[in-house]
Amino acid sequence: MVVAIDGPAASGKGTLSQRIADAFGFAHLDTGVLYRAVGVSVLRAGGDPADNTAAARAAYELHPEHPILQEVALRTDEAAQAASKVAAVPEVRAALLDFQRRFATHPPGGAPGAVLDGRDIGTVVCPDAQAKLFVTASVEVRAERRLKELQRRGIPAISSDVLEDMKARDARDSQRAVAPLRPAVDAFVLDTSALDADQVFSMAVAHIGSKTGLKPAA
Ligand SMILES: Nc1ncnc2c1ncn2[C@@H]1O[C@H](COP(=O)(O)OP(=O)(O)OP(=O)(O)O)[C@@H](O)[C@H]1O
Ligand SMILES: Nc1ccn([C@@H]2O[C@H](COP(=O)(O)O)[C@@H](O)[C@H]2O)c(=O)n1
Repeated sequence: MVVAIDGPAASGKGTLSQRIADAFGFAHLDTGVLYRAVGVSVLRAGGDPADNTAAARAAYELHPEHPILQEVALRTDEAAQAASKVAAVPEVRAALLDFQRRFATHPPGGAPGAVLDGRDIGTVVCPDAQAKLFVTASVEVRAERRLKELQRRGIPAISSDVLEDMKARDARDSQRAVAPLRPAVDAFVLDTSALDADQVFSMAVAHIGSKTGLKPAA
């Protein structure tokens, strides 16, 4: 059983995916972490994330037990911007495909299903997923959510910079030639601009139930 959850930055797809995974006893893979790890690896090697050769090399070196995948450094805006540059390189996407598909078909810990969140899960990575959601919100709402998150974590940030960075990342992610950010034709599009996380969770559970017949445990 695979649940695919896609959407732009700070739309709430990671929060939703973890809750869905917990509720159904599924394993969760935040695929953005893989692209962030590749971007950070390139930066650390002194390279340019937009350089195809450097990005592809870093992607082929990544494996599920690589320690970089656990680093908090992946959560920075610098890592996010580098991720969206390496993500436009076709060889990088190809190198990360097996990793993601293997997680979907063989969820760790013998879990009965997997939730993958990203940009192209429903369109490219798992086109046969039993349930697909595309979680979105206006760019202003998403920037506000990210700003509050940064403030909560004690990271100084300027509202206008967060908004501009998000617009730049949205543009790169949706305009790239390979696997651009867009809803799968059979995805349930959930605009969360005016919904809190509990409302989003309830709507997602109802959609997954309608597609699979599954109900969350307890
Ligand atoms: N429905 C919601 N209403 C308000 N805030 C939300 C909602 N969903 C998530 N959030 C908050 O918004 C922020 C971004 O959420 P989250 O990290 O889940 O987004 P994301 O789409 O996974 O982002 P990214 O792609 O950058 O990893 C978090 O601080 C989260 O707590
Ligand atoms: N399936 C995916 C997942 C992510 N990306 C790229 O990585 C960047 C960071 O992702 P977050 O989910 O952690 O924000 C994102 O901006 C994309 O460029 C991707 O291409 N495909």
